[in-house]
This record gives sequence, C-alpha cells and structure tokens, in this order.
Amino acid sequence: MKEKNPWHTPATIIITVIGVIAIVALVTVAVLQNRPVLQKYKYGIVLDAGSSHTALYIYEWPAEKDNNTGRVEQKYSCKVKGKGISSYANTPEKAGESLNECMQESVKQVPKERHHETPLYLGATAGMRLLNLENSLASDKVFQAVEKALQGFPFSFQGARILSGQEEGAFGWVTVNYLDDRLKQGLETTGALDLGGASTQISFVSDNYDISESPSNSVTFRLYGNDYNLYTHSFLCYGKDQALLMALAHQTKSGPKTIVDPCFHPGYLEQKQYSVLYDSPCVSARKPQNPTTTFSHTGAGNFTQCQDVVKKVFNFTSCQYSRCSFNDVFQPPLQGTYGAFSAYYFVMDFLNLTDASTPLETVKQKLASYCATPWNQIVQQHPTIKVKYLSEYCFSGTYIVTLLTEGYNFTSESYANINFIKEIKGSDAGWTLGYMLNLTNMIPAEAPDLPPLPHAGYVSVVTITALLLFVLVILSLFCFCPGFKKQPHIV
Ligand SMILES: Nc1ncnc2c1ncn2[C@@H]1O[C@H](COP(=O)(O)OP(=O)(O)O)[C@@H](O)[C@H]1O
Ligand SMILES: [Ca+2]
Repeated sequence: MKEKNPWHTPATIIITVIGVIAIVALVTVAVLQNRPVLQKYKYGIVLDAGSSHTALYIYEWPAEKDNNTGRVEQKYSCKVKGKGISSYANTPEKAGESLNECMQESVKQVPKERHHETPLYLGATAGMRLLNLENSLASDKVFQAVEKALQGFPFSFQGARILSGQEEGAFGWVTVNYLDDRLKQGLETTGALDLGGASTQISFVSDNYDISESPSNSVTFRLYGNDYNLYTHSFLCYGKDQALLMALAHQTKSGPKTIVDPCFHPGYLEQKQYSVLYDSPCVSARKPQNPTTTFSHTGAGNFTQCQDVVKKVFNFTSCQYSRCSFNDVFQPPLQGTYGAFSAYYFVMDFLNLTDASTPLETVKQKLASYCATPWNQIVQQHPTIKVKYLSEYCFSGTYIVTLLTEGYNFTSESYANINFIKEIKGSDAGWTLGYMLNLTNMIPAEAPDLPPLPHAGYVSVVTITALLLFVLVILSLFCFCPGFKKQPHIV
C-alpha cells in the first residue's frame, strides 16, 4: 500500500494557505502603515546680496520633518543679472528692479499653495558694509528699494539686512558641516574659508582656542546636543576685488602715468582711472596728492614679485595677542580639514589647482608659469571667459596662496587639508543655507528623538516574527495533534 504523505492532508494544506495569507497580510500592513505619507515639501528662499552680484537660492525639505531629521536641500538657484546691489547707490530703484527676473522665476519654482508660508530673506555682505560705512543714507535707500520690490511677491518676506562678518563666517561653517552630515552625527567638524570680492572669512573649531583672549572672534552653538566653540573672523577689504585695489594703490602711491604690475600677464595693457581705484573706503586713505586722471596698467607676469606686492596689503608686524593671522587679529592654531569656497573655488578651478593632492610647491610653480604666460596667448586659449576675470586670475591665484600661507599660516603640510569646493551634495557652499536653517530654527539644540527602529528594520522584524510564529504553529500541530503524526507503516 502506498504510504500517504501526512503533509498532503486537507488540514495541512488549509493551514498552510491561511498561514501564508496571514504573513502576506501582516507584512503588507507593516510596509504600508509605516511608510512615510506622500512627501510634501516646504520651501525657503534666501537672496545673497554679495559685493559683486546677487544670487537667489530656493531650499526644499520634507514638510513633516522640518524640525529634526529632514535634510534641507538646494532646489534651485538664480544669478541676478548685473552687479551687486551696492553698485546701485546712485539709482536705488534699479537695485530693486534687478531682482525681479529671479523672483518671478521663484514664483514658478515654488508650488502655489506654499507661496504664502515660504520665508524670503535677503542678506547683504561686504559690498553693503562698505557702502554703509561710506554713505549710510545711500545704503538705507538701497535697502528700501530692495524691500519694496521683494514685498511685491507672494512669499512671506522676513526682511533685508546686512550680515555681520561673524554671521557670514559662522553660517558658512554651519552650511558645510550640515551638508556633510557632521553636525547631526557629532563628527569632527571642518573649517570654512570663504573668499568674496570685498571681504573674506575664516571659521574653524580649535581645541586650543581660549575665548577670553579674543571674545569677539567667538561664536558658540549648541546643535543636535553638541556644544561648538567656533573661532571666526571676517576681514573687510580682503575679498579679492578690494585686495586688488589695495595692491594697485600700493603701486601707484606716487601717481605715476604707467605701472608695470607683476600680477598681470606680460603684454597686458589697459588704461585705468585713478578715480575708480580710490573709490572705496579700503583705499581712500592712500590717495596720492596729485593723481593724473588715468594710468596705463601694464603686466610683467612675475609670481614672486607679485607675492611681494600682495604681502604689502597685510600688516604682519603688530600683534597684541599670543598669536595672530595679520592686521593684529588673533587666530588660534589651525586644526583639521577646511572647505574653501566661493572665489577660492572659482579661481583655483580655473587654474586647475583644486585637486587636494597637489602639493603647495607645485601650486606655486604652476602659478608662476601661468602668470608668465603672455596675455595674447591667454586670451586666445580662453575665448569664452570674461576678459576682466581672465586678466585677474594671476593676481587672484597669487592672492589666495599668500592669504592662506602668509596670512592664515597654512604650511606645505596643512595646505593639503584644504578642499576647494563649489557645492556639497548638490547644494552650494556659502552662508545662505546656514542663515536660513538658523532663522527657521531648523537645527535643534538637542538631538531629536529618533524612532527606535528605521523603517526597513521595522519591516524585517515583523516579517521574521511572522515566519517564526507560522513555523511554531506548524511544529506544534505536528507534535501535539495525533492526525498530523506519521501513520505506522502497515505491512
Ligand atoms: N567665474 C568666476 N571667476 C572668478 N571670480 C569669480 C567668478 N564668479 C564669481 N567670482 C568672484 O567671486 C567673488 C564673489 O564675491 P561676492 O560674494 O560678490 O562678494 P562678498 O562676499 O565680498 O560680498 C567676486 O570677487 C567675484 O568676482
Ligand atoms: Ca559672498
């Protein structure tokens, strides 16, 4: 007689089918119930009114997570046509008008139902700081015009203001460390180096920073349950455009008709106006007695001599602290890695010098050979690049190397810790994201309460438990129900 397989009884088949259905139902419920509801996003807009130009950034984050774990990302950026708002000192309404195009585009980029709750900020940096020093009435008028223009859009306008140098430095530091996920995870932070046209910022955490030595350089944060004591300093006038004016002013003290500038390429020749050169609080004190109205600016293309010219814009002699960078400004010992962005990146990227593995000596050699290249050759090789930028890369590269080494005291060794970056994970490095995160309280002081298990872990545990229960039921049926036991073999 053929032996009957006990597993093929109707009872076992029914139990198996019910068991499988139960498991599928259980896992489906676990997956669906615990899946985040369809993502809805919130938005924030920040205008970076820099000295050379204004840029608009739209940030986006999942609606339910804005207070803790959600990642804020850059969704869109727009470069405002024309110069920075500080250049409209004589025609303030035009400063407002200049923003219209990018603002109209933002209206399309942000879903309509979110418009009214989307915060809109404008922060101005060193260009407006200088205008405010020079002519505060003119800077107030520019702000009035800009505010009027921004109030005309359907967003929740939160005001336009000048950021302090500390804010600019500290929010740049927050941005790079937030995007790198260093803050939430409590990892060692990275320093931030920002080079603009009219000012430059250095910000880093140094374990050897005694706040009492220079309290004005200290910014303290408590973020995700960790305390940070940040050193930050902003050097007004030491952005690359103002530094160039200061370097030119040094070379034209006696009011000559022609200067031979080692920071410009051999064969470069341009007529420049003294009035433009001295039209800045950064250089006015050096105005020569009887300057001719124009001078011929010619190039000699010599990196070493250019470094000597650049060094003259720094004061390395006075320091009332235990240690200084320059101009009698305290700076604690450098520590860790650094992200260098904005003009640091634009210049070093053009010069092909962003690779972190390039030694400082090689950087200097490459700069020396670039500066020595005749101007006509440079123009031929780069037909698409704006001539103004093109003529200044030799100066800017030399200025960057000198600022980093002579100014901030980076050595051949520590230079390798600098990463020249434009963006991190799709969001631009700069102060704007940190500024918005701060103003919207999006980085909590304390670590958020995370769910005990992530979604995938939750689904796995439910699935495994369901399977184990099913096996247990089958085994107990097999052990304790006589009908399930194998029948004795009948001979
Ligand atoms: N493609 C580029 N090549 C060289 N320099 C650039 C490029 N794009 C922007 N820059 C420079 O980057 C700097 C940006 O400074 P900006 O943010 O406007 O000023 P600040 O931060 O001092 O208010 C300016 O000097 C500008 O000329
Ligand atoms: Ca800037």
